[in-house]
Formats: sequence, C-alpha cells, structure tokens
Amino acid sequence: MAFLLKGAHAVDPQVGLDKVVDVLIDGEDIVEVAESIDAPEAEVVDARGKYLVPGLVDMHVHFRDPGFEYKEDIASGCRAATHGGFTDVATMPNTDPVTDTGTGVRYQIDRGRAADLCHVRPIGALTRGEKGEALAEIGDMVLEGACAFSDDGHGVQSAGMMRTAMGYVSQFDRVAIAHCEVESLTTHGVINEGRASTRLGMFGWPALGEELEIYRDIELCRLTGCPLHIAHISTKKGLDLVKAAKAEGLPVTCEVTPHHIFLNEDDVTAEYNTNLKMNPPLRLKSDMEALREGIVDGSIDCIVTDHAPHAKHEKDCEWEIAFFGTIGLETSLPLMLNNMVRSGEMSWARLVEVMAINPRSVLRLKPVKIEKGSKADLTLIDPEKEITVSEDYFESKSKNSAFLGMNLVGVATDVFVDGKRTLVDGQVA
Ligand SMILES: NC(=O)N[C@@H](CC(=O)O)C(=O)O
Ligand SMILES: [Zn+2]
Ligand SMILES: [Zn+2]
Repeated sequence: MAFLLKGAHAVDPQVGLDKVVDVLIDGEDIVEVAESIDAPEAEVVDARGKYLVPGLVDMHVHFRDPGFEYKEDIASGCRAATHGGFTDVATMPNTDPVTDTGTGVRYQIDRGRAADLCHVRPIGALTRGEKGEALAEIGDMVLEGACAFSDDGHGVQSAGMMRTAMGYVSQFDRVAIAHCEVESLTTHGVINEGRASTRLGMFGWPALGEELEIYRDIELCRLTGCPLHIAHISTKKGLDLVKAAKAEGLPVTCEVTPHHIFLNEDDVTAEYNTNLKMNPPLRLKSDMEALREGIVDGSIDCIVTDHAPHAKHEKDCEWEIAFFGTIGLETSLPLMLNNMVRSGEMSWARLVEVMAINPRSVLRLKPVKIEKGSKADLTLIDPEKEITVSEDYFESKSKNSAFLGMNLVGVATDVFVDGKRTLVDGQVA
C-alpha cells in the first residue's frame, strides 16, 4: 500500500525540516520527501493546512492488562493511543500479575501486535511484584523486548534495593524510571500538603515526599552509572535537582504530564472532582509555572500522559477513597497545541522533541525521521480542528479525565504506523 501525503507542513528538527512538502510512503517506509511528488499508484491524502511530524510517543501509560481489563485492556488502550495521535506507547508494569518476567513482557507485545494499531513497548518492573524486596528478571525482560524498567505506582523504598536494581540495569542499554515517593511521608496523603490539604481538610502528600527520593536517585545514578529517568515530576524543587544533575553531566532525564502543567491545587474545589486526584498530586501554581518553563527551556525532556484509567465506581465516591489517576492519551496533544503552541509559548519543533524525539531516545528506540528510508511512523495534525472533551469523545474504556468539558483546538487526524494508516480522518481504523 502506498500513500502520497500532499502539501503537509512537515516539522522534524532532526533533519532541519520545517516547510510544506509532499511525502510518499510505500510499504513500511518513507520513500521520498520532496517539494512535489507524482505517484499515480498511491492513495492521495490531502494534507494541506496540516502539520506532519514524526509519530508521537507516550512513554508512560497504564493499560491494566493483564489483571484489570475492566478499566482498560491492550486493545482499547491502543485505540485511545491512536485516537490521540500516538504511534508508540510504553506500558507501565503495575498490572496483575506485575510485568516482572520475560513472559509478561512477551504477553504485552503479542497483545499489542494483535491489536495492530500502534507499537506497544512494555516497561518491566525493577523488583519482583513491585514489592521493592528482590530483583525482577531484568535480563530476561531485556531479551523479550522491555524498553525500560520501573516500579511505577511505587517508589522503591529501600535505597539499597534501588542501588542494586540500578546497578543491574546499568549492564544493559536501558534506563531506570523512578516513581519518586517516600511512603513514610506520603501515607494517607490524598492532596498536596499545605494550603490545599488545610483548606479541604484532607491528609496531605508533601512535596518533600517526592523531592527527597529524586535527590536519592540522582545520587544513586552517580554511584551506579545507571541512566535515570524521573517519572511525572511535579515540583519546582524536584526540577531544580534534575537541572543541577544535568549540568554536572549525569545521565538524568525527566518527564512531566499535561495535568501537572495545566492544572494546580487551586483547581481542586469543594466540588471534590475526583478526576483531579492523582499521584503525585496537583501542586502549587508556582510549581506548575516552573514546569511549563522547564519544557520550553529544555530541562524537561518528555511529555507523558501517565494515562491511568479507572472505572466509574472507583472515582464516583468520596475523595479519600477514590483511586489515583486521570486518563490522558486523547487529550495530551490537543492540550499542548491549544495551551502552548497556539499561543507561541512553544515552537512546533520543541513539541516534536518532547513528544516524539526525546521519548524514543530515552526508551532506546530507533529514531523516526521525516526522510527517505525512515520507517513511516507519522502523525498528521489539524491545528484548527476543535474538539469537545466529553465522555463520548474517548475511545478509552475509562472516562476519568481531569479535562472533561473543555473545548480544545488542534488534534491529530491521521496516524501511520509502519506505513499502515491507523487513524483515518479522526477515526480509528
Ligand atoms: N499516577 C496515578 O495517579 N496513578 C497510576 C500510578 C502511577 O503512575 O504512579 C496508576 O497506576 O493508576
Ligand atoms: Zn507513578
Ligand atoms: Zn504511572
């Protein structure tokens, strides 16, 4: 199957591309990029007025498969990813059983292939059962295709265990992804500690509970040489620690979620909208602003959604007992376009870096470039198309979005994965 994308504004800083071109896809690959291409055999896609970028990657999602398929399974998660404009997702291992063996990794890859929409890249657990007590089968998981290692959902509480795990991971060309949370400081915490916890009368989750472990893991990175990636960073001080580590030349990277850069603790009101309950919690407005700056100035490497689907009954309850997390795959790109690119706060090239280039590099995936010979993993975006974030909009099995009710401008209309068109004019194929 061949596709000829006509008149797209292609943006790819890897090859210095930022102009209107035609792109010809044949089979799995890009075979030509030029000002004007004629290919009578190919199906023409009118891309005038649209932006073409290397396929978007969300390197932090929860697909709940195996174990909690009532919230999301790999097939429904892949539909949501495709609808959101992604060609690749990296799935966190806090499934049931935890993805801590080669077989577990193989299962997710196989399910992803069967869904046949996007590349599913499993992240293996650092420790068995994510219990923080003994090493998981890291070597075996590397052989089966794990792209990184993390106990996401939990911090590894023992510094000694984290040292062992990072030492082990450092033998392979993989990063350790740290969910930084000192549980002795965050137990019972359900909202940012300080003004928000006082105002709403609930147990606080202090910033220190995150920052202390970021500090520890940066020092363990120095000690072990293991590349470290900080998951869902949420405070200014945490980001300052990452900036200092980078300035020293340590192999440290980090990611931020749309909810931590577009929402803050003041958005949690006496309505107690539990879709705003997440881990780490929404922080101060000043944290939010510092994180936004960090994306633009290069200190934050990746935008990830931390797509955390939960069923109705797990959110439709008192704040204290509601599950942590918001879905994100289908709102991430529209939020970035609407809130940062449209306003000029962020360039298209920087958007491509944080949503496509950098996550591939952190996950040790082969780069995708808009040039002849590259895999045709591409996202086509209509910067003027408007969406309303309603429950009906979502392909995800779960509807727990922190952004319900918003109108956003800019969305993916078409996605190509290995040359196959998986999103066609906004509809999942
Ligand atoms: N972020 C969340 O609020 N929830 C995540 C866990 C996690 O990412 O730590 C989940 O698995 O539901
Ligand atoms: Zn986490
Ligand atoms: Zn997560």
